[in-house]
Amino acid sequence: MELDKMDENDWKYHGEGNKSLVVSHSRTDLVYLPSGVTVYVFVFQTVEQAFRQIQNIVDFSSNVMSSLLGEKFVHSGEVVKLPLEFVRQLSIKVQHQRPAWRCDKVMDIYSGCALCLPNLTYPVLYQPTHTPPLCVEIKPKCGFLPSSKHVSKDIKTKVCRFCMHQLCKLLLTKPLHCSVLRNRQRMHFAIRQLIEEPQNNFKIFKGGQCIYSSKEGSDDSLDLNSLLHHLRPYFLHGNNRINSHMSSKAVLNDFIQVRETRGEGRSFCEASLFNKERTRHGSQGLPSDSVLFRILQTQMLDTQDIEGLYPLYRRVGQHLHDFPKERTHLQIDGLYDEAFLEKLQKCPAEDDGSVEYAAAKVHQYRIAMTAKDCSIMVALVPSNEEEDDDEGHKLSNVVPPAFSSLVSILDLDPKPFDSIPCQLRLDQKIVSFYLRNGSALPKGALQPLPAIFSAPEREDCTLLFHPV
Ligand SMILES: O=P(O)(O)O[C@@H]1[C@@H](OP(=O)(O)O)[C@H](OP(=O)(O)O)[C@H](O)[C@H](OP(=O)(O)O)[C@H]1OP(=O)(O)O
Ligand SMILES: Nc1ncnc2c1ncn2[C@@H]1O[C@H](COP(=O)(O)OP(=O)(O)OP(=O)(O)O)[C@@H](O)[C@H]1O
Repeated sequence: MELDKMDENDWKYHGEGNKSLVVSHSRTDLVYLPSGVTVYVFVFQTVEQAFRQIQNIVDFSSNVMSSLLGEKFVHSGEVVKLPLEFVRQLSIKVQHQRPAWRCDKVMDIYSGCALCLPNLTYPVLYQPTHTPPLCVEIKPKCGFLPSSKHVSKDIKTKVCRFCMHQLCKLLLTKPLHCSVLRNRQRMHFAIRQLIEEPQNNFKIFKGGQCIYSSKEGSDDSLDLNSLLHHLRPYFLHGNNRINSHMSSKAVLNDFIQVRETRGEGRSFCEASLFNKERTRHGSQGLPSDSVLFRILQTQMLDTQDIEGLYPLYRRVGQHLHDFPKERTHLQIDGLYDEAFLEKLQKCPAEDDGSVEYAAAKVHQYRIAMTAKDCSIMVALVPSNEEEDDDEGHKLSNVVPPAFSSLVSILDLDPKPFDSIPCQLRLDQKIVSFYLRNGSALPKGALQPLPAIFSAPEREDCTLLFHPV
């Protein structure tokens, strides 16, 4: 990327999260572009601080998360310093495309520091002459229930945080709030909808463009029919098992097949509508080299639960209060170098009362938090149509794979040390809210899904990707 020749007209709004806004180069067909996406962190600070903060994200991703999740899935990127005029013009250009509910955050137009990443929706193996690649993005969230002895509320060992949090979000923050609460039937319907839609943060891209977003609700997020219109052509050629009369559900089902699996020896969420189905069909272990296995293993570094972790956080906090300079030695805000991970791996299994033990446990928890909040991108590149038509295939009756896939993990930034008290408060709020309002769940929430949602179309919220 030639930084001195950056022109905002070449870049377009791509998406955003809680902390960053992402733009992509408008000519995504230029697969030789060294970078497709730039991320801006929304924090006003000095240039040095901004640079350090983004460098921390790169280091954490490349030295910590990449080792735990697998190098092949992680693209850490690099920090770049952009011309300020380019950033200012860009912020004006993208403002109207941003979802209104994110606009309380403003883009950092003063530091010029940004994270430069490859555009993972548009893999380099794609040949521009072919059908544009599809890409699915999901946020798997936490895949296990806590079994720590520190857990004080039994409900946490039965219902996962995601399901409890969904109820909380629905009843506290959605605009339908009042009427939903007033009308029991409507509330049941809304809650069922939420539970039946486990993939919050679900996006689909075609040729690098977002064509469906379950969350953003912006103009770019087209409705399901429009999505089907985009997807149908991908399943209509070069493959005998699919015909032009496919139902909409079958198109979607063929596009992404979702299966429930459960970690060995771990209990699972009772609020999941899929449990009975899963029990009926038996569970299937995650392959140990799969992206989901790696993510689940990393999430399980949270061995104590926030309730067990908080006293350790307090121990570190007290130590830092007495010896502020120790912050650097304990690597509270980085550096996230290789030694950081080694230290954590050498952490004793039992608490020896030391601040080092407490700090290591806090860091492990922070890593687990990152793994609970990451997203998975699965880019699907249609195979060459000419190869599909090859006479040899016809004779041997072997259908070549319709897509090659590239799986990546994104959003691997470190969660701040100081966010731990907020995590505890949030956990308490979610649990007590669920205990007070969980009875509002429709009885059917714990029952198998109605036929329209039942297996094999929808089996559960833990995922396995199958070659299509
Ligand atoms: O707390 P959660 O589970 O709602 O997760 C938050 C995410 O919400 P969602 O995935 O939509 O439920 C939230 O995502 P959104 O902004 O809702 O898209 C952030 O990822 C947030 O992380 P951070 O505080 O920005 O580092 C996430 O917060 P933490 O991972 O720091 O808890
Ligand atoms: N390298 C990439 N290639 C393609 N799209 C990307 C890339 N990085 C981010 N995106 C898109 O931008 C969105 C926001 O990015 P990201 O999740 O990293 O932001 P965030 O502010 O850290 O999010 P969160 O709210 O989860 O903390 C993603 O959901 C994804 O759709």
